[in-house]
Amino acid sequence: MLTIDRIEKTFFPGTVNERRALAGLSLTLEEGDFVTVIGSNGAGKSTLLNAISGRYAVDAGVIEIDGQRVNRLKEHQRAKYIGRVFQDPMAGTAPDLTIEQNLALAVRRGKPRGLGLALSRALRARFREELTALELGLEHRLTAKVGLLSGGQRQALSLLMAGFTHPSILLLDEHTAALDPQRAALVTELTDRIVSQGGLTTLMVTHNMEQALRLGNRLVMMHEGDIVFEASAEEKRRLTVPGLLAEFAKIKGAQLDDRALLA
Ligand SMILES: Nc1ncnc2c1ncn2[C@@H]1O[C@H](COP(=O)(O)OP(=O)(O)OP(=O)(O)O)[C@@H](O)[C@H]1O
Repeated sequence: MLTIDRIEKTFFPGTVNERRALAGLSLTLEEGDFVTVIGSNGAGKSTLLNAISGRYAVDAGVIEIDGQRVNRLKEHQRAKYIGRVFQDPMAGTAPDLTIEQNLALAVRRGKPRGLGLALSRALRARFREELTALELGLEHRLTAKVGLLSGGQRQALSLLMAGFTHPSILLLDEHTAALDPQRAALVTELTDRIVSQGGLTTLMVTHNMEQALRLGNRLVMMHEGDIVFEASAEEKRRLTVPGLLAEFAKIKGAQLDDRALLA
């Protein structure tokens, strides 16, 4: 569960470069909620994820994960609660390590060090099983270096790794945006599967409105550092992409960039 209460973040305050990225935003995710986040460029979507993960400290407001206030925890201290998949397929995995070594690191995340990368037979069997479910043939390539995989394969692996330890919150930051349409569709489908199978509490930023409507049980739209529109599970089922664009058009002067519509 995630509770965000009136968080604020301004970059370079008091200078000509001042940017108010989060303007008193509040949002609560119940256990198992899957919320998709859309909004114009510069709306503050990435800053929101960075504030939750601890990459940036907020100037005001409270962030609680599973009822614990995490404001003062550094990014590495929050890592045990949070799984994250970035837009860049290179960001979530270690290219010089093998598939099984990457998976071993994910399993041991947040646990005491000292186990090295040694793999038990049982663990290897589990990896094979999990990889088989991805249907990418990676179960036959456990000892291949991750740097050799395609972007889509790496994103699939990153998702699997992020879900492994059942994080309290999974953050997906435009994680299909850098992939070609076919790979993006595959990773979207995998996201749906991994999140629903694990019952993971998830916040997903996307520029693709069709994806934002199809995945998850709630949707929020951001503009100028705050949430300007919210759809509950029931409302979301009724919403269409044109309907969503119309909602956005109601916000004066705003233009929603929907890369999906342009594709
Ligand atoms: N590290 C930073 N330093 C200074 N300004 C920043 C920084 N990160 C974000 N900003 C500013 O904060 C505002 C919100 O940016 P953010 O990246 O969160 O938006 P976004 O909704 O993710 O946009 P996009 O859809 O273009 O990725 C913007 O005005 C941006 O220029």
